Amino acid sequence: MPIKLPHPRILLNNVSCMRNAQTVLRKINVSVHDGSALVLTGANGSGKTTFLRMLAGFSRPSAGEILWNGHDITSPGVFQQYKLQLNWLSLKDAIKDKLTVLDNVQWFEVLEGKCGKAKGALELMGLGRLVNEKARMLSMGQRKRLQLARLLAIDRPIWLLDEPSVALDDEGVRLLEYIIAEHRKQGGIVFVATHLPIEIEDAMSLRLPQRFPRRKTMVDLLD
Ligand SMILES: Nc1ncnc2c1ncn2[C@@H]1O[C@H](COP(=O)(O)OP(=O)(O)OP(=O)(O)O)[C@@H](O)[C@H]1O
Repeated sequence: MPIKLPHPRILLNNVSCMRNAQTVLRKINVSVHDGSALVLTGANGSGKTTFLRMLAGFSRPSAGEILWNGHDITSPGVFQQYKLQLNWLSLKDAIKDKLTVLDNVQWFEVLEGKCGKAKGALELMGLGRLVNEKARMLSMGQRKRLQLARLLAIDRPIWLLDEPSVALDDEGVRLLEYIIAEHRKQGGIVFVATHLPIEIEDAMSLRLPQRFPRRKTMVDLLD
């Protein structure tokens, strides 16, 4: 008897996406199961952030469909439930400088109707000694660690990570790799757009094609 594979948690079925009246993503097909990771790479402007925005529901596919548990995420009833599965990390960190480091995580927990994980998450990310400092005191890498602590505290199953390792030192990158691996062990799904190498075991990878031939730069002209 043939083995019946489970339906993917998320399925991108021939998906295209336009931005500014131009097709940025063209006919993408991806099946994502619980515990999987997809790493998106490609040149500047190739569409990595657009891909994540589309998964987050900020941009709609111009063709094809994105299915979650077999349902189109753009249907209003489905989207309300689907968006509660998502945890988004981007270069805009939404950190409130006047609040303490701890409050910056607990505030998100409160919005989520959760509590109790903020301190442990900050400790894991190496910010334990800074919990009572104002967030404006943090360096760039420490701000990124705070964002990652939020992911852990809020604890939603689907992570959409846009350049998560930017500004992290080597130890920070190892921690990032560790929390991604742990999240996947619990059945979580991780999408990562990155220019920097991140070690993610058995990850699927999608390299988006460059959209335009590279223009001549000043260096070419001097040559
Ligand atoms: N706010 C916007 N409005 C309209 N078009 C946009 C906007 N942001 C980006 N685009 C277009 O979408 C294309 C893809 O951009 P996107 O940010 O997805 O690329 P990326 O692969 O994430 O790039 P990078 O490596 O620079 O972060 C860009 O070429 C740009 O023309």
